[in-house]
Amino acid sequence: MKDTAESKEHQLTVALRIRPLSDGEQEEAATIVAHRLDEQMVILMDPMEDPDDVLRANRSREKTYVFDVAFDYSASQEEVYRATTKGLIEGLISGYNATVFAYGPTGCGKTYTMLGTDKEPGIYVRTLDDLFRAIEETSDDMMYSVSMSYLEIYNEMIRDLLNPSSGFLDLREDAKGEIQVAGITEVSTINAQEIMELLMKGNKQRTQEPTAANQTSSRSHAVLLVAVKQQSRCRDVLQEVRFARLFMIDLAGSERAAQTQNRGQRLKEGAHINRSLLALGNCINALSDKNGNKYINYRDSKLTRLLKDSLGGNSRTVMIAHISPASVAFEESRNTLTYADRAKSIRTRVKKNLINVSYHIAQYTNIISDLRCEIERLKKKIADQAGCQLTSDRTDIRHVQGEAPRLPCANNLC
Ligand SMILES: Nc1ncnc2c1ncn2[C@@H]1O[C@H](COP(=O)(O)OP(=O)(O)OP(=O)(O)O)[C@@H](O)[C@H]1O
Repeated sequence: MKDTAESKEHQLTVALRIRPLSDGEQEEAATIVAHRLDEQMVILMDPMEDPDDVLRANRSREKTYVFDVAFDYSASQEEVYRATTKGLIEGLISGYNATVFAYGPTGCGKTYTMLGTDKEPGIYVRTLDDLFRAIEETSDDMMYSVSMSYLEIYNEMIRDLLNPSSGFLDLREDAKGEIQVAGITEVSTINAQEIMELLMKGNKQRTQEPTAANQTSSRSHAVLLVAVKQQSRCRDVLQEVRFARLFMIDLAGSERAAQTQNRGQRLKEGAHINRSLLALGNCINALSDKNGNKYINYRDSKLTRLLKDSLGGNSRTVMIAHISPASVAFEESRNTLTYADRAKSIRTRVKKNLINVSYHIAQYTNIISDLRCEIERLKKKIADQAGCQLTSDRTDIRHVQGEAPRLPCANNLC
């Protein structure tokens, strides 16, 4: 087996989404201080007006930030998906790893963007729908296997959301240096509806509690991992196999204990969430260091270990930062914008994950038996299609009968 792909540099894509003013913020008579100026620019205005404050007198009250793309309350789920994630799918089925993660303070719309609602589904569903459509479109020439895992990192412990009774899981590095979650459930299906049901079920297992800032606050980082393996249906002496992993991550809120009035268990969770997010922040700082000589400590938290490739390795990565537009959330918004702004300069090195498998004579018996199955599958498909057309349209019958059956390929083995 031989690794054949070359790598190229890819810049982290950073998107910013400003959610609508919430009912709570309206009741507090909050004003809007974060505005989208155009497709890429947002402005944040300091709501504090104190002419006697000499320290503030010379400070500009507003700051603009530029991102790859910016959305406000008017952006639909489809628009956000198209501008951030849709473009990763083609790469994914060609063997490029990808990551999309939602970042921001509690209650600012991360789960809304990633999971969404039944009526307004988010990035998870839209991505899986398009991935399966792309697979369907090329399935005459390519064979795919897709598996999905769903986990949460809660208080620095990893739980399998598809099988929560399996206890806490460990991270291991495989021979290629990729981080794997030992013992995680992998569901193999290319049925989007089935996956959605699993996701919804898994999401009910996610640790959620009301905090003062969000009634259904996610207390954990949730990670949906989709692994795609692809190879040509034409079996040859030299066979190319492509692998790619897509991480879709809904981070827990980057909150301050004082703001969410957390006590006891919630306060402990906050410390763990902040440990992961602090580690993530440190990695982002080190990775975005202009001189590139800062040490990057991925080992500081489970989240950063899992995201090692997504941040500093082989992955096309998109960060979607979320803020509230409200004056009462000014400090949190400013911190998030600074964080996201820094992430813009991160570069990863992406390369196609391919291996060339050379077949030996002994393996030809297997290939021949695979080919026989494939011929049976195609014969059945042709027969099914002919059956359908016979019943649906009599004028088409002659055309279907006269058409030569399409062979899988012109290769000398087929
Ligand atoms: N763009 C949006 N349009 C309409 N409603 C939104 C939008 N973003 C968020 N909301 C609503 O705001 C509330 C909080 O959003 P959400 O639960 O997604 O926040 P979160 O960032 O995931 O919070 P936490 O970190 O606490 O889990 C929800 O009721 C959600 O429906």
